[in-house]
Amino acid sequence: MFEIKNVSKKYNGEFALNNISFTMGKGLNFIVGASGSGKTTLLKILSGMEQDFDGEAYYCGKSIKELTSNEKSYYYNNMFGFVWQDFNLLEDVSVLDNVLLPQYLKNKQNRKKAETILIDLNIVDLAQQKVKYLSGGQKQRVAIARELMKNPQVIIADEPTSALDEKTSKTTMDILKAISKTRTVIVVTHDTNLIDNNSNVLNLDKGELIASPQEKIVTKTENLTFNESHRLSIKNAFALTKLNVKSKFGRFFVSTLALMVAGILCLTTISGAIGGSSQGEFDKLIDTYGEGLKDISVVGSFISAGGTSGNKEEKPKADVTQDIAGLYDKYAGDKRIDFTAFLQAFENIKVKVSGKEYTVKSTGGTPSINKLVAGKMPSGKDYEVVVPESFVETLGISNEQAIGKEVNFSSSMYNWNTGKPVLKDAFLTATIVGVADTTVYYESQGKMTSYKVSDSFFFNKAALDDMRKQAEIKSSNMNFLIRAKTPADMISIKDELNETGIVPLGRFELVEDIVRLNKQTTEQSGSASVLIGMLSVVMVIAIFLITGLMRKREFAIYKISGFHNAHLSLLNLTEMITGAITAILLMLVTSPLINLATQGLFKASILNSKMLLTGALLIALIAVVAYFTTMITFMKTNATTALKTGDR
Ligand SMILES: Nc1ncnc2c1ncn2[C@@H]1O[C@H](COP(=O)(O)OP(=O)(O)OP(=O)(O)O)[C@@H](O)[C@H]1O
Repeated sequence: MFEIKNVSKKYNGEFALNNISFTMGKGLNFIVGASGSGKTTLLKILSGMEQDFDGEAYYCGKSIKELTSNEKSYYYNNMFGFVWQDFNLLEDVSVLDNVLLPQYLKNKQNRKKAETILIDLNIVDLAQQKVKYLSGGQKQRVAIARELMKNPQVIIADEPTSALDEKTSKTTMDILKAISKTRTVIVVTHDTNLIDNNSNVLNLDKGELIASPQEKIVTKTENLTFNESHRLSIKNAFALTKLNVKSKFGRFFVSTLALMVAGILCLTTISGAIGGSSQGEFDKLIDTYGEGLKDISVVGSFISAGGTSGNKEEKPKADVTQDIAGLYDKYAGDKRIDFTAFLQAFENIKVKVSGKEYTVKSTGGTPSINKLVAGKMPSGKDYEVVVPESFVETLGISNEQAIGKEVNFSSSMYNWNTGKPVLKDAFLTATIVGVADTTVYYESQGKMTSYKVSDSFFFNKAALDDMRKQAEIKSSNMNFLIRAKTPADMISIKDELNETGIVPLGRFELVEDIVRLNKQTTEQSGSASVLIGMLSVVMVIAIFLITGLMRKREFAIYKISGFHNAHLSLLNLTEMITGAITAILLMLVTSPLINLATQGLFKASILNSKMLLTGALLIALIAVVAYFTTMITFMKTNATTALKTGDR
């Protein structure tokens, strides 16, 4: 069956095998020789594990040198059995499952056949035992049983008895002898006591053949089949995954935990949850001061307290006038604002709605708005007004019902044309387009209090122009407020106004501290969180790399059982899918606990569907990284180097 012609192999210029020729057929064949004589090298060449040599080697007429990796894995699964000195079994897996390993590449596992083989080898009682609890002799029988499941034509045994005592050595050899009645069995050994007179013996000395079998065998290509569809089904890949999870639960749990932790750390990184901590502080301020905290008042004139030292003797206050013309239009469409509103004060307000007149208590101050509770802010060319919530209450209707109603609004407005305030009347009809909560929050003697302003009516420019015309107000400078979207927007608009020489009014000091704090924490924790995210992915790579390296021997066992890289890729995929799904479920189950940690550490909640979904996606993404990391380890696994051959 084997035909070796003028085979030589050199390592570092030295002959490991020097021009060897022989033929070898069915029966028990021994390769003997001193240490370093080239026995293992010859074994590797016969099995196709070493294909880089001079000369020719054939198995059943097929050139061993030209076997593709696909063909080799098919032969290792169907024709070539290997028995090793140190057994090469999956130690944490049961005897039966070890024996069934080559059968995962078949459509159906032949359990009956496995049991028959175990009975033949007298180890059926151990079928459910984990291999690690067996004696050396029992392990070697399990290894032979696994190889017999392949129904191999050839069994290559490399020092199969050197780890066994005399008695079990004899039993093992008896088994191999029995097997050799129908197959080719090649045994590499040091122990010449194992050899009987009926066996063929190849004797090597310093790479040269000094004795070889006498018989001449005519080689034929018969019985040499190759099935292209030698593949691992998805079902069997999951079955093998289940076996691996069961046998190495600790390893599976650690890698799953690593996926989950990395997913959560990346989640905090990309969601900016860490940096958002000062948002909470700002929200607290809004609770205290109301939405009006984000207001910037732009006024044509005001009384400044600047330059005072608290000394009453000094002239404490100064009138400030500034030109704000054009600024309203400039900011009305700005992306940083929620809305703008004109700050026109009214006296002697009388409002007629549906034929009934209401007198509104005047405060004489400019209108205030905490927030819009219904409708929209006034705009456009038609006369529109936003009325206070307290006014709608006096109408006895809901805020929504008030929207769209017509009001006849009459009031007096201050005319400063002469430098002194003169009240002038104005009147118009406008449509209610919105209702405002007009609560004003302020601090008094260290305590926060609030009140609702009843005369805060907000008109659009067209309506105000009309009323100001009636009141003969000449100045076109109309005071207005800007409601910024965020604290940062508020400060940026304030700074911008300052740069153009305008002094806006607002609670800037309170907000500025928050903005500064936010910027600082975002910058600091931003880079910290990116680092944490990156480290977590590195941690996953390291864990899967180490796990992969620790599994090299396991991967090599798969390879000599007939699995090639595509099969191992699929197994890796099913293992990763199982790991990722478990990690996601683990995250969902423990999310209330994780949330406590993220809230405590980052003042951020992950308990919402968007965050949890993002977390799940991140775990899946990290699992892809882990998949490729593991892939590197089994691609780089060379069965012969991972599984110690020979007794060196
Ligand atoms: N991968 C290798 N790289 C370099 N030299 C090697 C390699 N494999 C084998 N050799 C050398 O080739 C020679 C034959 O080695 P081989 O392992 O085939 O001998 P052996 O008869 O199996 O020895 P042992 O009984 O000790 O296992 C030795 O000198 C060995 O050092």
